[in-house]
Amino acid sequence: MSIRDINQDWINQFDKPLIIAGPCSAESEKQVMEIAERLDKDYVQVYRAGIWKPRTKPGSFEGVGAIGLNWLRRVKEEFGMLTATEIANASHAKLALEFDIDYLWIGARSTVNPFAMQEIAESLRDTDKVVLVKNPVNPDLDLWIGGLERLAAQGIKKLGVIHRGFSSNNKSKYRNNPQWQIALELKDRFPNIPIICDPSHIGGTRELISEIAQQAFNLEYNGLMIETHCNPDEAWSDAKQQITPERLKEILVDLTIRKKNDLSDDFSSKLNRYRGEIDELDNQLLGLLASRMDVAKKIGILKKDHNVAIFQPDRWNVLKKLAIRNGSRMGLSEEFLDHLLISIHKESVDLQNKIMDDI
Ligand SMILES: O=C(O)C(=O)C[C@]1(C(=O)O)C=C[C@@H](O)C=C1
Repeated sequence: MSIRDINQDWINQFDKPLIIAGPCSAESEKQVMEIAERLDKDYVQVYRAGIWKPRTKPGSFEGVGAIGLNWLRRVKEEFGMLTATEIANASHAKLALEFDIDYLWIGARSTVNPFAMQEIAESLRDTDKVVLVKNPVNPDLDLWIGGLERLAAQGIKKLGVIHRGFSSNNKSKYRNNPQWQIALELKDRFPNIPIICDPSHIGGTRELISEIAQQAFNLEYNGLMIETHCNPDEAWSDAKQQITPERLKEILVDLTIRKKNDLSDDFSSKLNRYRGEIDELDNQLLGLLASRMDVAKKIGILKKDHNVAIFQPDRWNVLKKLAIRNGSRMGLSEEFLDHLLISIHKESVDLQNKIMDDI
């Protein structure tokens, strides 16, 4: 079986977005049951709790272990919720299956490791449980897809992904940079794979959860996984990013769920008009870019004739600074301008390189 054969039936059975909520870590039976009781079952279908916790440093709380599986079983029996937990090796997988956990997710630190993924995939062979693969910690789409391929190859059909953001050294307001374009590329290449957003790990702070959740729905994600705790500040792990079950409900009620399309005449006629404008502008842009490259070629010939180096850092820096200043005034973001200019400059340098190579 390949990942193109995965179908969405397991998620389509819900007539609304899938919401997975519960504590980052199961801490005690009482804590697990109290959170389950306080979650509104009209909004939350799946109860999550980490019982094996991969932590950055030794000595941190690493989860209660297998005993927590009994608590999840009680949640299922007493509240009728589906249950979910993270597995990171074959023995976790075996135990989770034994305890009839419905959704198993593979964490970002396991997705990066092909050996771990292979071991987990083999231990879940032919399972009819839902298996969700979190993105790897580093922004590597192929590694993410590779993990899914290993699972699909073992006959696991109910697959999905969780987008939890990517580690980065760059300062940003996020704990893990969302880099939405990576998840969107996955969605584009494999539209059949359900995608769930994890605003708790992307944001790293409870204040960002509603904003990130809304962005995910703006991009037509299939669901959310949000860490929820009765006393978030006292949580044994990820305290800053957890919210109470009541706050979760407020956030969910306020979210706008976007539909795929709108068939009304008003929408489609306006959309067609704007798309026509975009087509026209794109044509002009391409024409301008082609003209710019023609000039770069002329400079290339000139440099070749006079034996001058292609890369001119001073000119490039001035040009970039100027364009970013002018572009920002026109309302374009610095990040976009930066990417655009780097890509234009690269093409220009490549063309000049070809000219230099021509004898
Ligand atoms: O100004 C030049 O020397 C160019 O060749 C043009 C150009 C550009 O595309 O803007 C390309 C390469 C240089 O590094 C600097 C600028």
